[in-house]
Amino acid sequence: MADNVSGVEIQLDRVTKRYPGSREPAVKDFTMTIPAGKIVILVGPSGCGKTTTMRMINRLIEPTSGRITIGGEDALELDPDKLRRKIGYAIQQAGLFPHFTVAQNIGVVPGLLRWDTSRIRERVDELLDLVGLDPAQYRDRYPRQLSGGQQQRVGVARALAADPPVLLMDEPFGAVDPITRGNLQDELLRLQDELRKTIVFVTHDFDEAVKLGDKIAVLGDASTIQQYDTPEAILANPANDMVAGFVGAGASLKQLTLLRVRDVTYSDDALAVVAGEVTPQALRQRMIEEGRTYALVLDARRRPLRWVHVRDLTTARSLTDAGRPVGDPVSTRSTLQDALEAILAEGGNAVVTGARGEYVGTIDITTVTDTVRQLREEHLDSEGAAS
Ligand SMILES: Nc1ncnc2c1ncn2[C@@H]1O[C@H](COP(=O)(O)OP(=O)(O)OP(=O)(O)O)[C@@H](O)[C@H]1O
Repeated sequence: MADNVSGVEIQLDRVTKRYPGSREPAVKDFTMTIPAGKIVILVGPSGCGKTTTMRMINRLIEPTSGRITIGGEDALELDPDKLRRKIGYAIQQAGLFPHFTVAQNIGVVPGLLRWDTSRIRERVDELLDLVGLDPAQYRDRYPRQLSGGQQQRVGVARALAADPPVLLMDEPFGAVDPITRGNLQDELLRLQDELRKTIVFVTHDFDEAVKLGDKIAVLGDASTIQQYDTPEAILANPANDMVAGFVGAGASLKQLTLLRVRDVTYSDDALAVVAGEVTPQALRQRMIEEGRTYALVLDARRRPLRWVHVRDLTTARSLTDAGRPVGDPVSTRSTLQDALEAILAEGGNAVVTGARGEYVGTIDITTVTDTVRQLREEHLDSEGAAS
């Protein structure tokens, strides 16, 4: 276990919520251990009790019965305001105060904790930076002057403000377009690599659950736990028909979101040359000698620029405008699903780049299909072993 975990374990023991006037409980006998420093996703159909379950953890909703401990402390014994300062909370559409600036929104909890002004100011800037917003540009704006994705980022920054060990996130990326949503998910994973909080995350998007969760709890009516396991295990062996329905078609495609480009063997034997270091004629000669049809042209910092076909070089004067531009590259941290999309968009090899955007290799459709085949075989083997 990594020693930089800042999160704490949460335990819910036979927690029940019965709303006044309702005959059936909204959450019934819910028992779960949420491990320290992990992301646990609650996923399930609308109205099954996800939000109620989550909001009992910070006591925005009081349980009717049961016990909740956070880092060993009895949450129901603590003063609710004190409890909530230790638990960050981010919700759909960010829930920012419209008449507060970005800085004032992020500074709410530190203000309640009576941090001095300069410490709050520093923390605000640090957090804006952390969530990818330039402090100078954004700290004095009002929420209405931000895009939906930027508002969500500020919402996450606000939840992290007082460095709480626990974060509750209720469909925090539900209201943004799919591309922004993908970016926000990537950023959350990047942040979590560093922060190691305990995060409880509600969504009804199973793909989001697979991408983000260390563990996923698939919930049915009244928050009954249908399956609570790693994404890999749920995709490979759904516990019952309800879970299978949630996993849906294309389970092998979804498994591609579990693997990163760095986990598979991609090729690094493309002919890659730096634009200023070789003439088109010399490159053409070399390609003919090596029997290569394509070469990849890089800029001075070894970032991919263009693909050139040997034919393009007969008349080309410069490598910076020969051939065609390289499409969106994938990084070694991208999921195989992202890689597949890039390969399809390129109509061939997608270029793989490292941390500074430099060329490190290429990936093609065969690598992806081989991986899917391998995953399927491993799954069949483990089923065979189990029966
Ligand atoms: N304040 C309330 N009073 C009475 N019933 C409520 C209240 N809040 C929620 N409920 C009921 O409790 C059940 C669970 O609601 P909850 O919001 O926890 O579900 P959910 O899984 O988060 O749903 P969704 O995905 O649609 O947000 C629902 O049947 C809902 O109608």
